[in-house]
Amino acid sequence: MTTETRVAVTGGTDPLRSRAHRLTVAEVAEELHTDSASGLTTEAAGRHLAAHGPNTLPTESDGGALRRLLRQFHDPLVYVLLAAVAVTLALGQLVDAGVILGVVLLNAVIGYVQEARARQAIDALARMAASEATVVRDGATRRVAAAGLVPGDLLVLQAGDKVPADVRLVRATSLEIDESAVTGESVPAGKSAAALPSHAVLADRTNLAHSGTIVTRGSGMALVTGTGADTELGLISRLTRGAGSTGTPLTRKLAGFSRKLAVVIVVLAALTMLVGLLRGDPFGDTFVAAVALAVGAIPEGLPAAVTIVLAIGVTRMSRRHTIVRRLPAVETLGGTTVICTDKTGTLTANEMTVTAVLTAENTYPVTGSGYAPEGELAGDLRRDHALAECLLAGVHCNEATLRVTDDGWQIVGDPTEGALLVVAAKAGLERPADQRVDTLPFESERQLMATLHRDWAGRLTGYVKGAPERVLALCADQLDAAGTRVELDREAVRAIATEHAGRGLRVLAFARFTPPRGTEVLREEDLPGRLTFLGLQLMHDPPRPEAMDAVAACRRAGVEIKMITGDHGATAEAIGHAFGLPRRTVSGAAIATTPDDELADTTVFARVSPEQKLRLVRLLQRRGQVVAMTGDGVNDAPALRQADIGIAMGKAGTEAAKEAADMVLTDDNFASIEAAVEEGRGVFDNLRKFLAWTLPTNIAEGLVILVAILVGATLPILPVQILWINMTTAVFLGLTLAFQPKEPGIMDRPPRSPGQALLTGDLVRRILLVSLVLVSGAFAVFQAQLASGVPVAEARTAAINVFVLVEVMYLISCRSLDRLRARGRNPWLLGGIALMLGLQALITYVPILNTLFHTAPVGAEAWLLALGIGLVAYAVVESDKVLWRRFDRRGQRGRNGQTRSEMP
Ligand SMILES: Nc1ncnc2c1ncn2[C@@H]1O[C@H](COP(=O)(O)OP(=O)(O)OP(=O)(O)O)[C@@H](O)[C@H]1O
Repeated sequence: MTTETRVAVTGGTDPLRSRAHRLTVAEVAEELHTDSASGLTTEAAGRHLAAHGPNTLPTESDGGALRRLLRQFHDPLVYVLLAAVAVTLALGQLVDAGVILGVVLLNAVIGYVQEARARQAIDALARMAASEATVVRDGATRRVAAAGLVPGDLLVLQAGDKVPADVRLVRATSLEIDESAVTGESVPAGKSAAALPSHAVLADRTNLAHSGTIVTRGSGMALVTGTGADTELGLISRLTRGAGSTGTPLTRKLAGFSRKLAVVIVVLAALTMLVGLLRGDPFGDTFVAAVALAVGAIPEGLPAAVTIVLAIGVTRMSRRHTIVRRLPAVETLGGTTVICTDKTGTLTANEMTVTAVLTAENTYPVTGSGYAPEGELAGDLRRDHALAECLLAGVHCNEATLRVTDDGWQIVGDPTEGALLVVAAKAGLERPADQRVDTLPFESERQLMATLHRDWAGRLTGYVKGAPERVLALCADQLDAAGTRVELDREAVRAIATEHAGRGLRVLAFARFTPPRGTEVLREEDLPGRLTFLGLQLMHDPPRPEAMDAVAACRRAGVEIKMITGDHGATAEAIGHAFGLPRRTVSGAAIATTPDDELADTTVFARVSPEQKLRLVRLLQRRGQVVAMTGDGVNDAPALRQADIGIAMGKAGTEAAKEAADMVLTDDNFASIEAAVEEGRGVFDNLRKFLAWTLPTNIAEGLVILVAILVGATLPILPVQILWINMTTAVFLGLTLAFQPKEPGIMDRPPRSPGQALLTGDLVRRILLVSLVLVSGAFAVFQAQLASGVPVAEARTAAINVFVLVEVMYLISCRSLDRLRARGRNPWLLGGIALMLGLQALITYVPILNTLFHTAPVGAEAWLLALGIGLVAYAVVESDKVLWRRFDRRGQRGRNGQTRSEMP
């Protein structure tokens, strides 16, 4: 390897990256040992990769494993526990000190492992969402992972790409780059390949492009000069991707809640201690009681558990073709009230087939479907010049290629253009070997594409294809079957186009023109009035059947669907109708003049520009909607960012759109959005279940201690025992709720209202009820045992068993918060219960554990008592479900049929 290359790129005081602007392309290529036409060889790229490392930014340092482990101790509760260790040590209670310390350590290890697992799940997703780049290697164009780029690579840049490394441009065609990520300049900068004077500052180096910036227009080729940390972006910041962070508004809110609660509880604990001391209780006992109160009542594991539930949800979604880039999206998804979706490729299959060609005088149906050129066009190219020219225009004005592979016929490129190649092949037309002089590429905003060709005799012809309204407006006349230019009845053609669009077909118009001699460059402004109309081609794009089901499911779930498309209003409305969407359509310019109220009720938006998408998102949000919006183009980024859930297309989407999105669909299919909403609802449900299950334990533990001290009774449970309960049950029982399958009617109920808290009034009531059962049950059993003459240790063991068995029974009930019979199997839950009961048997009967936790073997009747109280808790909760439902029904009638939860 090539120490010299390494020195050339990164060595010295002046890295190539910061000199490249004043060198010529040839000089840069020479320094990089590469070729500005054919790129690196695969072999050289491999060597460079070994030398320079992957093209990734160092992730935000989290200090390595030891730091993360130590961080587990940085918690007010742990401080309380450590203080307890010190005091118990000072009092000579070595065993207790050891057990508390052991529990603190164990807690840290569990916290560490849980955090690591959640992080792994999220990192894995970040890797799946990793971007790709197009490079030339060994002289051929190919897609590679952006992380595999090396200095010397020849990069292909196109509108919508994120520039994946620092580069020196080799060629630029109308290239514009949004450099705000690096220079802060919000207006995209024009780029060229020419060398510049050495004093040009970063923002003026128009022949360079920087990692992290976004190509907004045009195209270009460039040589990579710096990768990974050796880029401007690497220098400026140690930015990490949003997906890398595990915090969400919810976890942060819960962490804040836990902290505040901890303060309140510590104060309460200090007060209880004071009461005990004033009463003359020994210091050691009161201190231990105060610690027990603090330890029991603080829901320390809450934020971690919530992160885990979210991470599990995210993993489930990835199995259903959705990559979540930002964790908070999972919380928001379940509350989505409107989905604004693309049409082509998302609702429809984007498998275009031309079904007919229409010329001035004739209509030619085409048979066959798919991309195989098998089928017939019922016409003779020699008899109808307009037909021949119309097909020729479709072949010339085209960037796609048709090829046959082992899997049959396939197109590379835009399916709309692929269909034009297929129909030409069916008619027996071959692509002539004319030279293409210039191209006006297709852009959604422009709605047309034009190409300029020179034939063997040096004659120039231009071809145009695009949306009929756009093309017709530029035409002066039309071609007839004999090849003569005749008068064009624009209105008549427009009416025909609209009629076919109304049947759900995509209609493209074709035209040609003869530019002045010597023309080398195509300009949009030269087209008006110059074109001769050739004909229309009609295309069919079948709706995706699974998307049809998904749209229906969303609408049943009270989620409104709006179709937003660049296509013709009539086509969009017809397809929308096939999906069951009401025929309320606005198109193009009319969107600007339609009042907000009407716009909010519209279901189909046609000929939409990206700015209009942004306006629509804002409008809906102002009306309190939670908006999910799809997008694929570079200009969709603002709307995607503004939406509550921005969804980018993984296949057809640009890097710019993916970068701005919260979620990426790996199959571009609407059905995956519906699946994600469903999963999001499931995650939210499971979070509520977890909270409902976990909080009563904390409340009851706190209350048991508080009451015991205030009335001067013996403590029914000790601090180490509380630690035992909290540690084991949270992991073996509580977390299994994260695996609870979604409830059957999950998509039959309306979305949760955007402002709804996790803890609703109903849930608070349930939590208090269970706490009450726990406190009174534990006290009752403890006192009853004492009264029957057993030693305190045995009575306490019975009280611990009450806690554990109530939690087990309540867990069974929490599989559903409102159904008597939860559906769907959760083997984790059953396994967790079995394990927990096993552990409980160990702590009750194993002598060494008895010594450590101050427990003692209990008889069968103590177990029966505990089980009885567990059953009482179960019965109370199940009755609460029934009552809840009754009230709910009455409430619904009161609210005029606004449905909430549908019951079995
Ligand atoms: N490759 C193309 N060349 C020329 N015109 C095209 C091409 N593709 C589409 N058009 C025209 O431009 C219009 C807008 O296309 P655009 O790609 O923006 O939206 P779309 O694919 O129809 O819909 P969606 O926004 O739902 O994905 C189309 O209705 C068609 O008339």
